[in-house]
Amino acid sequence: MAALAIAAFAGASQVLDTYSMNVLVRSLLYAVVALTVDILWGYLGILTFGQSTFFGIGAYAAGLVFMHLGFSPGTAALALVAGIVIAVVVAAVVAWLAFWHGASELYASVITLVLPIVATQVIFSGGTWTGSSSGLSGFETFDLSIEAWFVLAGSLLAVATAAAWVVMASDAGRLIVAIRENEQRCKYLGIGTARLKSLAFLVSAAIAAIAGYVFAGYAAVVAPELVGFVFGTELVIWVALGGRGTLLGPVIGTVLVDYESAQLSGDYPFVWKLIIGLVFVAVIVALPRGFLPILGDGLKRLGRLAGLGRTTTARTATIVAAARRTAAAAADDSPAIRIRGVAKHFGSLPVLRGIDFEARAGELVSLVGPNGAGKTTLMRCIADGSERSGGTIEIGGVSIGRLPPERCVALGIGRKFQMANVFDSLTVAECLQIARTRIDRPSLVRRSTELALPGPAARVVATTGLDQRLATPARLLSHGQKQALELAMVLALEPKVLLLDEPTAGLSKAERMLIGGILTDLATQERLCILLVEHDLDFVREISSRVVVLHQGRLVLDGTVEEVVGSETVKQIYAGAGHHGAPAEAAR
Ligand SMILES: Nc1ncnc2c1ncn2[C@@H]1O[C@H](COP(=O)(O)OP(=O)(O)OP(=O)(O)O)[C@@H](O)[C@H]1O
Repeated sequence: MAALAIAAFAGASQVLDTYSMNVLVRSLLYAVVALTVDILWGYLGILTFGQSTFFGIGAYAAGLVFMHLGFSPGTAALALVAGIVIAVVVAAVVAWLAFWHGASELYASVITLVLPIVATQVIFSGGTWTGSSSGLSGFETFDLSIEAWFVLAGSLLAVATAAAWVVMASDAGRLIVAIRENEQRCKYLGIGTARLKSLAFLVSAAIAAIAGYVFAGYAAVVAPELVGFVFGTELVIWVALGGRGTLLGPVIGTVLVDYESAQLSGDYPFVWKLIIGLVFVAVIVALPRGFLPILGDGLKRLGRLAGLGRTTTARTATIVAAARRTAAAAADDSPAIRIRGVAKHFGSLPVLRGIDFEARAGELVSLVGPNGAGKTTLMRCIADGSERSGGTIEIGGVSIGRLPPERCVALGIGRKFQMANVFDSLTVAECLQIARTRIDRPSLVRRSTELALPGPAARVVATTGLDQRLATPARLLSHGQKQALELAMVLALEPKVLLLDEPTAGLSKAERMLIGGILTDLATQERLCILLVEHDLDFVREISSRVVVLHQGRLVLDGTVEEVVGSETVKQIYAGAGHHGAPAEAAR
């Protein structure tokens, strides 16, 4: 398709007039930058206003080098490399600020909004060297005909769009959608989302810089507007108009709007901005998803009316057994998890104090206690090294230190959340494939049709009937099936220590029994160490090998089910808390 598009551009260059081609070269290069905005915003959820700056960096690299060092094949190569390197370095700084552990989604938008303002000021303060507010012009550049520039710009756009298309249709594209939809779940599946978002940001910056370099070579003029915040915002508007998250929409939207703007500014010099503004407002109000999705829906409807409905079956993956990995230190009898003096406080409020306990492979330890005892907080401290205020936690003898969740997963922790936490828009098979990302590296160019699952995950999928629903979007599953899917996703990580926060909440009796059977098998047969927060004490009694009782942030009892159920302390705690379903009641 890219080759066809390039051939079409070559054909068009023979029939279009010079004026149209002049305008279209600029529009096509702007569309390349809009494509990068679409990937960052439409696919990854990073609303960026700063792509203009990377375009401007590429353009100014060419302008400055050609102006001050003259034009030659050597300086042309130098300018291209310099533009890309500077854009990538600036993007790396922005990405570090925007995506570091703990940064909110708003950071990226605010920082990319500030970036063009800072870049414009830098150009203004460059004096005659940067041309200040007038920019640089009159430098020698490539001696190409307008037809050649048109085909070059069109080819760049065709290649960039095709590459984006291939990536978005690959395993990596599915991962990008998962990060946008549920970044927290991705992190707890061991996926370094900040690193991946930074990588996408750097690649987008480099592509924008290349487009800027070609623009400067063609126009032989660079101006501060190219790096500015107005252009950065226009790119976002063009993407919204075309239909973000559609690749072709933003490309077509940018070319149409920029080309039409050029026409209107010639025909109606005093009111053209008003006309464009009104069209923007009308489209955003009437078509919030942009042009292309509406056009696509209309074409599908027409196709159905004409009896051309497609009868393709949804592509689904086949489950295969994951290659067995040699279990490190399998013979070692050291605790799977060791917790020493763990404390957590929120401001001056202590929530956990001096928690000490250990659990070994094959144990199923239930954490019980009244509401607010600190059970979920303890789970959080185990799964994220930055959560606790004091103490140490070791997994398989290795301290988690201050590691973020994705690095804790690499040490062998798998966490299932209280509310089923899956990727609603992805199918069951895709959710499980995302869960395997850390182990089975996703391809950048193809979509895998195999779903490699380790034995425990495959058994959960089979016993809960999820294997019959692999092509079903997760949002259409029942509550119980979602819980089972999340459990299978966590097991797909091949963890050593499994953290489960109320896995039976909201499940029917039959579903509870099913999950209970699965968990005991996982502990006894697969030798997993399972820590379970649970309120249903009948369930706890049936499946646990040990029970740990938390009360007001302290560990008050650690013993067998019988010891805990018969304990006076526990009866008093629950009687005091007025907790429904206390061990005392359960013991009766
Ligand atoms: N982000 C927070 N800021 C302030 N206090 C918090 C925060 N998160 C939890 N807490 C407090 O910490 C205490 C322990 O909460 P936690 O959720 O760990 O209890 P729990 O034992 O899991 O309770 P439940 O059984 O109701 O889930 C509670 O008093 C809660 O209000």
